[in-house]
Order: sequence, then structure tokens, then C-alpha cells
Amino acid sequence: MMKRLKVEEAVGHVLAHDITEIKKGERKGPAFKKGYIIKEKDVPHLLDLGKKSVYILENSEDRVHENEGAARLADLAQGSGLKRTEPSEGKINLLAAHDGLLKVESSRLKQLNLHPDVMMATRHNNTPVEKGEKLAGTRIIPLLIADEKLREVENELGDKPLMRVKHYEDMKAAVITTGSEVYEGRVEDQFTEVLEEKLEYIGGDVVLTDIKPDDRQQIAEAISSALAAEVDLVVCTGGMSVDPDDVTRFAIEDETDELISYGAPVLPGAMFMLAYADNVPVIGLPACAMFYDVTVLDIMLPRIAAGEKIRAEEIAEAGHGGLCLQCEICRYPECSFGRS
Ligand SMILES: Nc1nc2c(c(=O)[nH]1)N[C@H]1C(S)=C(S)[C@@H](COP(=O)(O)OP(=O)(O)OC[C@H]3O[C@@H](n4cnc5c(N)ncnc54)[C@H](O)[C@@H]3O)O[C@H]1N2
Ligand code: MOO
Repeated sequence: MMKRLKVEEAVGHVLAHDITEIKKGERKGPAFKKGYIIKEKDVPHLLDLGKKSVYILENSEDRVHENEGAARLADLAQGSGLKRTEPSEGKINLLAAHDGLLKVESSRLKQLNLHPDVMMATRHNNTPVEKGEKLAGTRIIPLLIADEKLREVENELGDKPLMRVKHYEDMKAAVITTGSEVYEGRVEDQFTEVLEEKLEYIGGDVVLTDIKPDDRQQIAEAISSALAAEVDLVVCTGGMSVDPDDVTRFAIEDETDELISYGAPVLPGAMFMLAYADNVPVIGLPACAMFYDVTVLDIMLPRIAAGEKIRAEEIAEAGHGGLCLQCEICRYPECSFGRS
């Protein structure tokens, strides 16, 4: 159990919790850590921190201290690809152990947070994250919690962790540039380099490129050869909208067996198309993806690279959060874009 003692009387006792010191613009952190044995020389410092009394620790079996409470909550969330910090001021942070796609089971997270006296705050599901980034923080709200209460949370949440970071698969992609103006050399291809960059970010490679005019059959043949070369992903660029010579989508239909969607509730990216040929994703990418830094591709590609098959329902859900504000300084993925 805990006992409250005047600081002068607390000398020689074990501190029950971290004591925070905040100096504006200078420092925020624990001046004293839980478990610290208070010494005579600490008394003035504690008084400077506004502590006339402190909680000291006495042994008890049915109560769990904030640091252990945080560790038990972290256990519920920490799946593969996450690591944790030591508790500080009663809180544990979960970090990305490697680059990848963050998965958070938001309905189970809510279940946890419906319990009084515990909290867990996370980043959004399906966020592409980089090694070392902070993904979640968790703690109990009071200093001590009944072991039974924590056990209730643990029983309800079960063994399956709430969070994990999926590795990106080493994707080999084919890029088929379409457009008679590019094919005839009137315009230099500027799309392929955009895709090379985006694939590099998720650990993939463009291994095959082709340029075709706005001709359904020629584009279809290029898709067919890319699939025969056993790439993991085919991306066709351009010719995705409404002009009479925008035929890319018909060529994609010709060569795939499962159309997920032509059109996506995402701006930029309304004319996005996703289909599968024998489970290999074939994307039709509108020319806006060449112009804007962040588009529908940045929402879909990390998921595809993490080995997920995207369903039509999920594309429909992308409408909520599907509007990019094109901020002067882009902070994607730290913004509302793509966070449905
Ligand atoms: N009347 C309408 N106009 C447009 C619509 C619409 O629904 N109704 N949709 C708009 C949307 S949304 C988009 S996005 C754009 C682009 O659509 P496309 O994918 O069909 O693009 P293209 O027509 O093929 O090309 C547009 C533009 O981009 C240049 N381009 C294309 N590919 C390359 C490349 N590899 N390298 C360099 N430049 C490229 C092309 O030359 C054109 O200038 O359509 C809106 N319009
Ligand atoms: O496919 Mo287009 O702008 O929606 O950007």
C-alpha cells in the first residue's frame, strides 16, 4: 500500500511514483523516479517542486503500481514490429521497430479505453510508419489500480495484440506509361520516376517499364507481358479519365479477372482503378498522381506493399479522410488525409 508522509518524514522511504519537474523552455522530466529512496538532501528540492507531502510505498499484493500497470497495458497492445520504452512518469510508449504499415484494431482499442482508470492513445490504423517513430502511449490513470480491475481488461482483450507493424514485401513492379503524346516523344515521360520514388519508400523496385500509345490492345499486351514476367504489381499511368482516347481502364479490364473499383472517393485520385489478375494487383493511375506529391497512391500503395488485398468496401471507406488539403508544408501521413 501507499502512505502519505510529509517530505521531512519521508527521508529513508521508497518513493511511490515519479515526480515531474517542468521548467518552461528548459526541461520536462522526472526529477525523482519511482523506487528512489528519499534522502535528507532531497528535501529542499522536493519543496521547490511544490511537494509538501509525498506518497511512499508499502507492500501490497492486490494493488498494482502505475509503472507495472503501464507495462501490463503495453503487453495488450505490443504485437510484432513494435518495441517499448521504459516507463517514465507512469507512462510507456510503443515505437516502431522497423519501417512498415501500422495496424491498429480500433474497435478493440475503444473496448480497452471504455474501462475506467486505463488509457491508450495510438496513431491511426493503416499509417505508413518509419523505424523509431512513436506509435502509442499507455498508462493507468490513478497511481495504483486494483489488480482485479486490470485483469478484467486483460481478460476482455485476450491474447491478440491490438497493434502491429507489418513489413513491406519486397515488391517488383512494372510501370506501363500510356499516352500517345509520350509514346510519340512529344512529351517526355515524367511519371515513371514518380513511381520509382514511391516504390523505393516502401522497399520495392520498378523492374520493368514500357510506353504505349492510347491503344487498348497495345496496352493490354503490355500488361499481359508484365504479368508473364511475374511482377508483384503492375501500374498503368495516364489515360484514366473521360476523353475518347482514355482507354487504359478497358485494357486493364481485359487483362484482369477481378475488378475492385474504377473510381475512388479520394482527391487527388478520383480516377484511380484497382483490379487483380490472379491476385496480382493491377493499378490504373490518373495523371494527377504525377503532378501532386500526395495522392490516392500514397494511401493504397503501403497497404498493397504490406501484402493486403484491398476490398471495394475499403475503397468506399477512404472517402472519409479522402480529401487532401494540399497544405503549403505537407506533413503526410501526419494529417487527416487517408485516415478513415
Ligand atoms: N472533362 C473532364 N476532364 C478531366 C476529368 C474529367 O472527369 N472530366 N478528370 C480529370 C482528372 S480527375 C484527372 S486526374 C486528369 C488526368 O486524367 P488522365 O489520367 O486521363 O490523364 P491524361 O489525359 O492521360 O493526361 C493528362 C495530362 O498529363 C500528361 N501526362 C500523362 N502521362 C504523362 C507522362 N507519363 N509523362 C508526362 N506527362 C504525362 C498528359 O500529357 C496531359 O497533359 O484529367 C482530368 N480531366
Ligand atoms: O483522378 Mo483526378 O484529380 O481526381 O485527380
